[in-house]
Amino acid sequence: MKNIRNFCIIAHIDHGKSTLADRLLQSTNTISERDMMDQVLDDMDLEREKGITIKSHAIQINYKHTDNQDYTLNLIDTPGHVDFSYEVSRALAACEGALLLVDATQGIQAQTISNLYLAIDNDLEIIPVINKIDMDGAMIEEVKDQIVELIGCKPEEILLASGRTGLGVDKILEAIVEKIPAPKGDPEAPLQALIFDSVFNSFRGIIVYYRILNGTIRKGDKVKFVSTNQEYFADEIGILKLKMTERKEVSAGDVGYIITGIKNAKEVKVGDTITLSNNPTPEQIRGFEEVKPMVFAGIFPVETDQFEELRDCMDKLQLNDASLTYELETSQALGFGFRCGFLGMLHMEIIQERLEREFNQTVITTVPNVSFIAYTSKGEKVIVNNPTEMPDPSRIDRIEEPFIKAQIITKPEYIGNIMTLCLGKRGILINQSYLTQTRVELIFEMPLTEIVFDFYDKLKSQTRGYASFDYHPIGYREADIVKMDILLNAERVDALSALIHRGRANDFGRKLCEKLKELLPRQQFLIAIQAAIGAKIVARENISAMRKDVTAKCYGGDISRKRKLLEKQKEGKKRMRQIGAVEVPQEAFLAVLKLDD
Ligand SMILES: Nc1nc2c(ncn2[C@@H]2O[C@H](COP(=O)(O)OP(=O)(O)OP(=O)(O)O)[C@@H](O)[C@H]2O)c(=O)[nH]1
Repeated sequence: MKNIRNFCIIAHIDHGKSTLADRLLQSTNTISERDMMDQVLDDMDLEREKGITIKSHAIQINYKHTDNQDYTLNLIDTPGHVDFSYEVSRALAACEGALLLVDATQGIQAQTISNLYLAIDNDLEIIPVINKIDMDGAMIEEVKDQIVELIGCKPEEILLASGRTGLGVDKILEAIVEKIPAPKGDPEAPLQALIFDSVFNSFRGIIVYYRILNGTIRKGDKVKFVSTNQEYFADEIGILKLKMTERKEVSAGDVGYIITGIKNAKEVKVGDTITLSNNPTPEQIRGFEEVKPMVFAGIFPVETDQFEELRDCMDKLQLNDASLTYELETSQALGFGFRCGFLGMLHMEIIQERLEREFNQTVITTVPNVSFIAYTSKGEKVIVNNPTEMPDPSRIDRIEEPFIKAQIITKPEYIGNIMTLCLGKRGILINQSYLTQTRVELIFEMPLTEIVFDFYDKLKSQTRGYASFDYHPIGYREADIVKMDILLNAERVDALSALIHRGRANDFGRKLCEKLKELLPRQQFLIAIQAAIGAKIVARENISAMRKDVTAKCYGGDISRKRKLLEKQKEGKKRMRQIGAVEVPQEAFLAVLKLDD
């Protein structure tokens, strides 16, 4: 065990984690030149395309150190986006050390800091690395100062590297062996293995990745997952080279995989402890949490008769993404669909894209909202994941909404803009501190619902991209939330309802009506668009009548041409939804996301 090192790389998004990981694999010949594709660890198509790591993976590296001994280095790759921070934290818990990677042109960013805190929480040895030093804009000295300030190390302890050229990779490997402690643990003790990830394989079922803290797991053992209390047989176990490599046993200190024939990702919870049925560990590994979805939205098939097909796809998608939740939803406007829960907005985008790409489903996604809690005057507690679930205002005693702690790192010249933006979103400034002269950290407490819509985009445009952002939920607080309905020719469109803070409701209603006026095609009769809170109309727009005759161009008697045009029009209409007499195009259901100021 003394020659094992378990480590991960933590960094802000795009600071070059995957590229550096590739270099580590290449320089240790873990992977041959021929197999080398850029970013081998990002093996989902979508990951590669978006250039982000969505799920963490692990890989074993064999390395001969300058002391001439052979070492086994287990590299655990972690996702870089805030939506997946729980996964990061569990991957970190499986390591003894972390490379803290900072882009030399960017310096310390929000997720550098939040990931660092997660690593410190897990007692990891930190090896600071400045990456991308090959780039023209590299500010090595300045970034060194920032790192020294942040973690209190000596400047000479900071390694310099370039994932692009491979510069500094040798020094990193040496530091991993010399600085990161070998794992502790007793191979003879009752089994205690931490699940830090799982993947779905259509032939083998769910493959679970774990790090063994204590004990030994052998092929054929009967194992138990502590939090679900389910038992399985270890059909196959092994370690993770570039491919899975089967072994008879895996012991304390090591990282490995287990296949038990589990078909549903829900049975496998990241952070859970695996133990042996006949000799269970008395303690679960600390830090296990059920991940809760933060953002909810409806997903509906474009054609109502494609509902069954969509259900099938959702089932399959959930098999390999346990953090996706969904339940049946019926909407008068959109028919049968699902109310889905996501970890955050990026997660929602990923699910939508996977449905379209991997499953060939065209879907309508409705306005996302957070999960509110309504307390009725009778003392009942109602979880509201959908505007239609909000009890009638006359029955409500109070409503609570989720709050987050937001951390923003920026340049001093943008403080003003950020303050205006965050205070306008009901943020409360908690702290402002200078990390260095050119870098300031702002901490706000804010309602999550204000982040859901367009916060990222606004933050970016207000700071010309010089701001990084991270957040963590900090519980629920009382809020004055109202339900805003949209009526088209006096008919309520349930899929367009939104839950919104009362102070912003009128303004929001007016803008939404204006936006819908742009998005709805003119029809042969007048359309009234109204926004209402309860029975009170707060805004109205009209779309005047027009007669659209697509065959008008075809004077003369060419009937087949006329028919073709009518066919074409019918195709276009498929993406439309009939609300009463009004036809509503798909974009309109997401109009809320496109409101300008
Ligand atoms: N010039 C230069 N570019 C680099 C270097 N390392 C990474 N890059 C580029 O920076 C971009 C981001 O690199 P990635 O390795 O995908 O970053 P990441 O941190 O893994 O990103 P996430 O997985 O999304 O967190 C890519 O375009 C890389 O080609 C480097 O050392 N020098």
